Amino acid sequence: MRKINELFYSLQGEGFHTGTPAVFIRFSGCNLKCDFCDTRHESGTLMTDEELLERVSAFPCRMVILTGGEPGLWIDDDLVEKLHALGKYVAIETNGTCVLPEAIDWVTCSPKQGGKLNVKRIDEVKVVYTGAGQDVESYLALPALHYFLQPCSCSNTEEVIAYIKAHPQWRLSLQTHKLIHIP
Ligand SMILES: C[S@@+](CC[C@H](N)C(=O)[O-])C[C@H]1O[C@@H](n2cnc3c(N)ncnc32)[C@H](O)[C@@H]1O
Ligand SMILES: Nc1nc2[nH]cc(C(=O)O)c2c(=O)[nH]1
Ligand code: SF4
Ligand SMILES: [Mg+2]
Repeated sequence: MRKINELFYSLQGEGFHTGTPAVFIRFSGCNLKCDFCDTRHESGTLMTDEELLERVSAFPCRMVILTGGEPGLWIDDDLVEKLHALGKYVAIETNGTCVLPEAIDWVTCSPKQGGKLNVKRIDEVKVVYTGAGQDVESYLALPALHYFLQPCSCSNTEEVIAYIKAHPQWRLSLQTHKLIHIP
């Protein structure tokens, strides 16, 4: 059984795959407590993989996004294999502190201050920019294909744009779902 906070169909709002239709599986609970966290993820229902796959199969898209809370606390090779058997493309939103199943198709790592990284492969780094003084340059040393900075709760977008213009290795990730009021 795995503890699920919510499961919904929407568009990936953030990062490289922005705009792509996806089923979001939000797992309950996290091993970090970021003061800026925008998600109430603690509550949840225990589900069998059978129930989970049935819920996922109800939607026509290929992409499934594992998120939370911290999905790394709940997932394993078996779940990824089962999603692949349904023909799904498996992406994850993770804080990077957990060792992940290697077969995941796309790893979005959003490293957090004080969270020791244990991920072996990263496709995109997506850092929440909380303000001047935050050390984000060190995250450019992580081996990844893309490096995004994301404003905190859409509140400091101008500041992030100015930072990126001065440090053009970064790209802007907006939480577009919040701007267009979809889940
Ligand atoms: C809620 S987290 C769940 C996945 C995982 N725990 C993590 O932090 O990557 C999903 C994404 O939202 C980002 N996020 C959380 N709170 C945010 C906020 N207030 N503004 C912008 N992004 C935020 C996280 O950094 C992460 O990239
Ligand atoms: N539309 C939409 N896109 C997202 N991308 C990552 C999200 C998350 O909470 O992990 C998220 C979310 O909550 N909604
Ligand atoms: S690691 Fe992710 S889910 Fe956990 S508290 Fe931080 S932003 Fe929220
Ligand atoms: Mg979210």
